[in-house]
Amino acid sequence: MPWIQIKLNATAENAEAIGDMLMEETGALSATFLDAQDTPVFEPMPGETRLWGDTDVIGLYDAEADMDFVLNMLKNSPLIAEDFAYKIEQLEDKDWEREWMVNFHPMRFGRRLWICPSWREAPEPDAVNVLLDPGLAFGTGTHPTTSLCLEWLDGQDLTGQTIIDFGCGSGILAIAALKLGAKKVIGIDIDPQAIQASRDNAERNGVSDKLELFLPKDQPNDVQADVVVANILAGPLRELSPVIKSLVKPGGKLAISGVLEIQAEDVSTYYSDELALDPVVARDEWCRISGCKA
Ligand SMILES: C[S@@+](CC[C@H](N)C(=O)[O-])C[C@H]1O[C@@H](n2cnc3c(N)ncnc32)[C@H](O)[C@@H]1O
Repeated sequence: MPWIQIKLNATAENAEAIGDMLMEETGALSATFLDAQDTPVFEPMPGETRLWGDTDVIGLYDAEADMDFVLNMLKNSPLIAEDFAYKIEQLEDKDWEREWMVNFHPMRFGRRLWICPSWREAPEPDAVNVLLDPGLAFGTGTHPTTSLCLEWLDGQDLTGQTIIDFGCGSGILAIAALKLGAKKVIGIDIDPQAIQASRDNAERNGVSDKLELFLPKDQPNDVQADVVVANILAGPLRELSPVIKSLVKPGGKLAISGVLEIQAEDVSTYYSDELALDPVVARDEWCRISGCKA
């Protein structure tokens, strides 16, 4: 069945409201957001600040939709400037829930590591390539917190190490660690869809035998790892700091992200009692806190 899409320019401030309006008032089947680099952007997590730059909003309609009606609604909407630019296109049948994939390209992190959408060719076949389809989970590498963690992992010697990925999402960090030489990774997430996405991605990368996945209620007791990564938010990182610190072996390393730069000092105080912390590394208002346990 063919489809019609309308693409219009928005800003970080009004993109979500326009997306909602397309869905709720004009009958769009989905609304997708692309940033200035045409990279798909995801809904921020609760408590996150929206950091998108100029954004395109794409509304998808079935082929029978009355696009004159849609345009009329848009022209009369207080959200949109009268002379707004738009493009309407007829599309072939595709899996539109996942149309944003078209714009997800291979990305390099650090020296060796590439995250490659599973439906594209790896640009450097001899590099450390992680083939990824995030499915419905968070973690493509496009978010600064994920990229800060990927770069940190790339900078470690993970050969033969055990890793815990606390809040594994798509499994991106867990699988990157395995591809960088880790012996075994335990991935933990509260979201069953994240567990499924991590499992699928591990299979895609031929590392499922080295990745154990758990919901927090099922996670093994008294487990410790050489390296722990936790890209969750400042709130849970504070609240769960005793648990997260206890997961790091003596002499082991920890990297946490999901923390805004302005929260770094406060969040660090929850970890500095047991870890010698490195300088905070920041990107686009987000940061990474890392350190070594005594
Ligand atoms: C920002 S995503 C990170 C995904 C991936 N690790 C990355 O770096 O892109 C955070 C993930 O942590 C999970 N999460 C949030 N709170 C959690 C908790 N208390 N315990 C375990 N997982 C949690 C969420 O479901 C989500 O998949």
